[in-house]
Amino acid sequence: MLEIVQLTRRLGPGFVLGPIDLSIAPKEIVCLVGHSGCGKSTLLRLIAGIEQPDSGTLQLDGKMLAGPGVFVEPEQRNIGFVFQDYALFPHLTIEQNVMFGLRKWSRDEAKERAKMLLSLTALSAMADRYPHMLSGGEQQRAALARALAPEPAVVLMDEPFSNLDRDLRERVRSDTLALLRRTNTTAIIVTHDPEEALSTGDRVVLMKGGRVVQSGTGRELYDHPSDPYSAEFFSTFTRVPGVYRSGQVHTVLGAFPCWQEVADGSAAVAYIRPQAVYPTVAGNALTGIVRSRSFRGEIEQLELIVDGLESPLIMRTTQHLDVVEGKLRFRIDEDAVFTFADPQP
Ligand SMILES: Nc1ncnc2c1ncn2[C@@H]1O[C@H](COP(=O)(O)OP(=O)(O)OP(=O)(O)O)[C@@H](O)[C@H]1O
Repeated sequence: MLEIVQLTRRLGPGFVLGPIDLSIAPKEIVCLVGHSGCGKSTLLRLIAGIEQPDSGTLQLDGKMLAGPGVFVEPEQRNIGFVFQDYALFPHLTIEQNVMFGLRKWSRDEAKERAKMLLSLTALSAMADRYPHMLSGGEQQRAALARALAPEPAVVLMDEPFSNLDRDLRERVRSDTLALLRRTNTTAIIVTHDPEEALSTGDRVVLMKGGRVVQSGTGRELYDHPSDPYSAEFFSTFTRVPGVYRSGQVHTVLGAFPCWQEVADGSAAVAYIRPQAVYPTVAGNALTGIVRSRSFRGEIEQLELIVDGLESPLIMRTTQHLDVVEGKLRFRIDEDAVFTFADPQP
């Protein structure tokens, strides 16, 4: 168990990380996500011991790694690190790279362990090659094999897939997750990609401005965002202003269930997901003028001009639509609409 309590770190005059409270269970794979500059790498460096916290504590399996008067050096922490650029040693072969963290092991045991990891990462045939002779995906696997070799309690991975092109990325990501699961490894994976965060690991921790905004499964964050920031991080929305009245938010597109206890008459915003808007032939439907259509393969995105709405309503559908005279009748699935108090009433 990795236990982070009230951890803080000031960087320069403008940025403070924390206080961060976070517990990570054994074998859990956590995805740390947030926009550039929110402090993901700083948190990872604090856990690895590359940075020292200003206050708070960090414990691993009950052992204090950082806290008042305590600082365990990175190489003593039993924590592995996979860097964004993989940081393989260029003058060592792949096998020697994997054996690098095993200098305290007997040579035979280290060889055996490296052989096993090279086999697990499908790199056995490349054991004697140097890093520059490997593709990006292979280098990533070699970096992971090197990090896993000393049987770390936790592996930290900083944007491990961002240097790979899209097709390769999906495959390397699913191979990596399978390997982490097979080796029962606890891992923290940093990404700035919302989709990657939702699809990777057991839990997503969303950060903003050095703090944790929300933590939960991908499904929880997507379906139950705690605030507008969390909602908009993972999805596109049309924001529609409204007013709270009798437990509902009333807008020009209708009334939607209220997510928060708010006084009647206060300003609110309904966040409408493009998928919540669907075409219909029903008589009592809303009507929009189609401003644009963009076909994207599996889905089509439309922008609808609706009376009383300042910005166009975005709609996504998998249906083939016959739009007659530029008009479209639509409905909104109210269960897919989030409502929050207006941040700037
Ligand atoms: N050594 C430093 N001195 C001063 N400020 C720093 C230092 N290192 C990082 N920062 C600032 O701290 C903030 C957090 O940086 P950090 O690298 O942790 O963010 P990040 O979320 O990992 O971003 P990215 O996704 O771009 O890597 C940024 O605003 C950055 O400019």
